[in-house]
Order: sequence, then structure tokens, then C-alpha cells
Amino acid sequence: KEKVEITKEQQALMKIITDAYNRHQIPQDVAKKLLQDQYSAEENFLLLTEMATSQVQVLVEFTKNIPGFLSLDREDQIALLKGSAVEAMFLRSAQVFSRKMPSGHTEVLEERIRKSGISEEFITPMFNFYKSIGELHMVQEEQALLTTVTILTPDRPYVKDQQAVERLQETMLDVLRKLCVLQHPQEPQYFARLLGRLTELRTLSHYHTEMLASWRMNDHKFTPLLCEIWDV
Ligand SMILES: O=C(NC1CCCCC1)[C@H](C1CCCCC1)n1c(-c2ccc(-c3ccccc3)s2)nc2ccccc21
Repeated sequence: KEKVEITKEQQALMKIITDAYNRHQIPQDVAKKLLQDQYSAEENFLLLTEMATSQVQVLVEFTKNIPGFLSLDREDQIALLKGSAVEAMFLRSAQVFSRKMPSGHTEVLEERIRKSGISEEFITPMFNFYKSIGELHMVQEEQALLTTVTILTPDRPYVKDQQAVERLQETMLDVLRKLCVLQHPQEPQYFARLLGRLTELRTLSHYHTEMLASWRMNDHKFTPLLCEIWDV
């Protein structure tokens, strides 16, 4: 049984990324807002576009703290951000949904999201994903590294130097793998389960344009930034 050990450098890397991840949270807590009131489909759509717009802005700030990211080709940095923004949003939504809340709050939040305006067909896969993320009980370091691994996906559209991105992603995957072994010693397959969620995340994110187009209201308005990110 090989002794898994996180090196000093990997420890430092994990701290930089986790601190940045915790620092770059969107200011306003959307779950609290949703728990306070029942909104119309129009109000919910506006809330989503506001949350998503500020989420993209904090994602850009977060990536600046990923060691090596700013050394990548500048156009590749943009391609990685554009290619991972929707996945990062669903991942963050899943983490918001899975947070420990006073009893009964998660059920209310689920109900509010079910009735928010999203069309029925997407609700089940979305909550299946949220619950599968919740079951992992990730520590914050794992959440930060999983988001980083998602951003550093080499095969995003228009990435030119895939090898450079692959090298960075490998570095992060190595730390994440060791962390999983140390955090979940009884579950040797935990790391594999974690990566399996990224496949589910990519599938869910494929639907995002239809999810927006089918939001139960007319005349969907988007910010310029979201037109860029959401291909709408
Ligand atoms: O505000 C939100 N998410 C923030 C995004 C930025 C990061 C923080 C979370 C929305 C709200 C849903 C209800 C109506 C208002 C918006 N939300 C979702 C999404 C469902 C569908 C989503 C989507 C994304 C892209 C394209 C098409 C559809 S996001 N899941 C949540 C789980 C828990 C708390 C909020 C959650």
C-alpha cells in the first residue's frame, strides 16, 4: 500500500487555490433570496442572469490565482474561461444547493427552483447532478480543485496549446487525487467518483441553451457578457 503524501509545494498550491476560491464568491447569497420569496418566472430569469453575470466576473478573478494560468497563451485563457463558465456555474449551483441548511430549507429551495420557470425536462437531470455532488460531501479544498480542474480542460473549443493546459491540469489532478485518498481513506474509488461527476456536469451544461430558451416567459433578455458565454 503506497504511502500517499502531499508535498510542501502541493500544500502551497492547494492553499493558494482554496483561498482564492473562497475569496471569489458572488457577493449576494442567491439561496437566501430564493428562500425569502416566491418569484415569477420573469423575476427568476432576471435573478439568474444577474447571478450568472457576477459569477463569470468572479470566475475571471479566480482564474488569475491559478498558478500558471496567466502564463498560458492569452487567447487560450479566454477559450478556457468561455468553455468552462457554464460548467463552473452549475458546479457552484450544486455546491450552493448541497450546503448544510436548517431543516426544511433545502426542500423549500428545491421547490422554488422547480417552480422558477425552468422547463420540466431539465429539472430531473439537474437535481440528479446536485444530489450526486451533495453525496460526495466535498471539503472546500476538493471543491476549489474540482473547479480548477474543470477550468483547465484541454479539449475546449479553440484552445491552441492543449499540451500546456494538460500539464497544468495534470498538476491539479495529482493534488486532488492525493487529497481524496487522505480525506476519504475508506473510499479508494472516491477520486474516480469525483471525476465521474465532471462527465455528468458536461452533459448537463450541454442543455444550457435550451434551458434558457424554454424558460417559461417571452422575450429573454441577456447581458452582453452572457451573450458571449451562453451562446445566445
Ligand atoms: O442563481 C442561480 N444559480 C447561481 C449561478 C451562479 C453561481 C451561484 C448560483 C440559480 C437560480 C435558480 C432559480 C431561479 C433563479 C436562479 N440556481 C440554479 C440554476 C438553475 C439553472 C441554471 C442555469 C444556468 C445556466 C443556464 C441555464 C440554467 S442555474 N441552481 C441553483 C441551486 C441553488 C441555488 C441557486 C441555483
